[in-house]
Amino acid sequence: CEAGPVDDAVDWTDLTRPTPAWFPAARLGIFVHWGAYSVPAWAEPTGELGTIDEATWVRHNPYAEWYWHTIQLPGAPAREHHRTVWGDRPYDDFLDLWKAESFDAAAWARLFRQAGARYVVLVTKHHDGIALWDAPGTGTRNTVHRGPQRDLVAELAAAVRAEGLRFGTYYSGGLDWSVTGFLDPEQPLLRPNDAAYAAYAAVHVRDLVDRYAPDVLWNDIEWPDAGKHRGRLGLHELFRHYYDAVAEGVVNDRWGETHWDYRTSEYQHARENESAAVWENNRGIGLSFGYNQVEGPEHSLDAHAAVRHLVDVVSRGGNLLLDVGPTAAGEIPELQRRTLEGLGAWLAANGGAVHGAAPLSPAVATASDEPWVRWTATPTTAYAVVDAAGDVTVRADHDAVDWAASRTPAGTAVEAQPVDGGLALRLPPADGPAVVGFPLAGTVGPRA
Ligand SMILES: C[C@@H]1N[C@H](CNC(=O)CCc2c[nH]c3ccccc23)[C@@H](O)[C@H](O)[C@@H]1O
Repeated sequence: CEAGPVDDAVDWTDLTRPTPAWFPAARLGIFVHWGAYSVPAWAEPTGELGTIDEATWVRHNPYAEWYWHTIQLPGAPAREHHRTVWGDRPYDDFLDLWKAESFDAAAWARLFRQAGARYVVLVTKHHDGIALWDAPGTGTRNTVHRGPQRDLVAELAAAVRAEGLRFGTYYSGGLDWSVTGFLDPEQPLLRPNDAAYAAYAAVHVRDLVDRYAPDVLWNDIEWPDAGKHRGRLGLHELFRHYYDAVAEGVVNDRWGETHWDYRTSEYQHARENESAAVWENNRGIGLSFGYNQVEGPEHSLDAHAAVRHLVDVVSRGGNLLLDVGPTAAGEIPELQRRTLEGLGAWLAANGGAVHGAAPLSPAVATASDEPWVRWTATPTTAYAVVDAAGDVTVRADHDAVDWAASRTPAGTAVEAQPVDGGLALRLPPADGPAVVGFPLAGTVGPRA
C-alpha cells in the first residue's frame, strides 16, 4: 500500500514520563497467543527468530500463528500439510471450529500466578484480523459472534486481575491480512499504511483502552504510517488518551519511531534493544507463540532452562514475557504447563533475587559461564544465582558486601570464604540454580 501522510513533524517527546515502577519490578509476564490458528496448530519447528535466515524463515515459519500466511506459499511444507489434513478449507473455517469448550479463565490465571508472573498480555487481534472481543467494524469476524461466542478479553482480564496480576493487551497494528490481504507473501512484513486502516486500528485500540483499561498496550510490528499523527484517531492522541485513562499504563516499542515506555527483543532478534534502561524479551516456551502440536521437549524450555533465561534477563535489567499457546479447546499444553509449574516452584523459594531485583553494579561482581553465575541486586542485597552444586568459586571483585553473612533467600546459611580474586561457596545440592544473598555494604547498590 502507499505510505500514508507521515507527519514526522509530530513532537512525541511530550509523552515521555518516568516508566511506572511496577513494570520493571514485575520481571516476569505471561504472553498468551490464542486464536483461530490454534485449531490447525501446525508449524515446522525450524528454530529461533534471529538465528534463521529470512528466506528459510518465511517458508518454514515456526510461528504456528502465521499458519494462514505460510499455507499461501508455494513449496511451503505447511501448504502441503493443509491440503492433506484440511483439503481446500478456507482459513476462516478455523474460527467456527474454535470452540474453547474447556476454557477456564480462573484456572489459567491461577496457573500464571503460581508461575510467578506479575502480568499477563493477551493477544486481542493477531495478524489474521480475528478479534477476541466484539471489536468495532469486525462484523461477525470475532469470538463474540462466532466460534467460542465469548468475549475472551473480558473474561481473562477479570480472572487475571482477581489473582492480583496486571492485564495487558497485544494488538497487531502492523499487519491485518483480513483487511489488506497478503500484500506480498514473499515480503511478510510489508504492511498497510493507508488512512482507512490506520483509523480502523485506532478505533480498536481506543476501544480496548475504554473497555479493559489494559496495564500494557503491546502493539506488534509497527503502527500504520498514516496513523502517526496528532488529532482524532492519531497515535499521539491515542497515547495521550491511554495515559489519561491508565495512569500506570506502559506501551512497548513497536509503534514505529514514535514513542515507547520500554524496548523489546524477541527470541534472539533485536537484542540490541536489551541495552535500554527498561526492556522486555519475549519468546515462547517452544519455538512458536501459537500452539504447535509438532513441538516436543527438544524444541522447548524445561523449567531449568526457563529459570536460567529469566535470571539472565533480570541480571541484565530486563523483563521476560514468556508465551503460552493454549489449544483450541482452551487447555494449556502439558509441556508448557510443566515448565510454568517448575518455574513457579523455583521462584517460590528464590523469587527475592528476581521480583523487584535489578542488575548488580559490575564493580561488585560480574557474570560468568563457567561456573554459570548471574548477579542481581535489591538496594540492600546482592544475589548470586549459581547453576552448580557443591564447592564453587565465583569471581567477586569487591569488598562492598558482607561476604561472610551469606544465605539463601529461604534463610539457609551458606559457607562463603573470600579467596584470591574470588569467593569460595559451598552450595547445597538443589534442583535448579542456587541463590545466595549477601548484604550490601550500602555504598555500592544495584546499577541505576
Ligand atoms: C510476539 C510475536 N511478534 C511477531 C512480530 N515480531 C517482530 O516484529 C519482531 C521484530 C522486533 C523485535 N523488536 C522490535 C522492536 C521494534 C520493532 C520490531 C521489533 C509476530 O509476527 C509473531 O506472530 C508474534 O506475535
